[in-house]
Amino acid sequence: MDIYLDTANEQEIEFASKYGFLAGITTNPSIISKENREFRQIIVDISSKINGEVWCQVTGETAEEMILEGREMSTWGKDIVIKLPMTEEGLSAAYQLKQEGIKVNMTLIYTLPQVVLAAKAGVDFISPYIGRMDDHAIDGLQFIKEAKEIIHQMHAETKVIGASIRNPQVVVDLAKSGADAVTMPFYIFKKMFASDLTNIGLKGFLNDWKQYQSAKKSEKSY
Ligand SMILES: O=C(CO)[C@@H](O)[C@H](O)[C@H](O)[C@H](O)COP(=O)(O)O
Repeated sequence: MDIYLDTANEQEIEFASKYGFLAGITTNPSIISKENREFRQIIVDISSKINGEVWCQVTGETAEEMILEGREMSTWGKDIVIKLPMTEEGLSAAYQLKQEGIKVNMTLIYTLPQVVLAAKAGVDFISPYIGRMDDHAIDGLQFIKEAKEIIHQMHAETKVIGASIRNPQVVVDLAKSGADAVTMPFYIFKKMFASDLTNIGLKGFLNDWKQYQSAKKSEKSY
């Protein structure tokens, strides 16, 4: 399962990039607006620093507007994925951008009929919003499994990326359920490391080692 970071924050991206496994960075208009910098410059900067995809979301409302934005954004870095809303206009823009060789993601996926259409249109990725589904009593993980099954049966190559992640256990469940990828906010990435037992265990090892070293030192001084 590929791992993406859902942020446009430079410090967060720098921290998570140290581990070498990030497939890329995903953004959306809410994430970009937190940075208080010019959109294009944010994407150009991220793209020059990471080795992976950078996902940019269009904000136009018609297919024509989305196509123009997507074309322009695709020149902002070496591996840009254009995010389009899963609407009639969005899917039509996705089809056109795909024809031009631009990678596309359908975002805001909430229903299985949407999955069928996106897979049929041959988009590269779809993003079901797990956390927001769960908020509305839709079983997000079950949705991912069914989306994968549909794509498999349709012989499509669309990848399923779990988005709107609210806790580390969902990341584990996504990995088990065969999701192709997950995108998580930085606070979840940090939480993935956390274990009191690891910290207590490590403290114990280091204390024992210190005691052993000082016992050896005092043996030598006799
Ligand atoms: O790339 C994507 C999805 O295509 C993500 O950036 C996606 O927009 C985000 O995961 C969600 O919007 C975050 O959702 P939430 O945590 O605000 O519920």
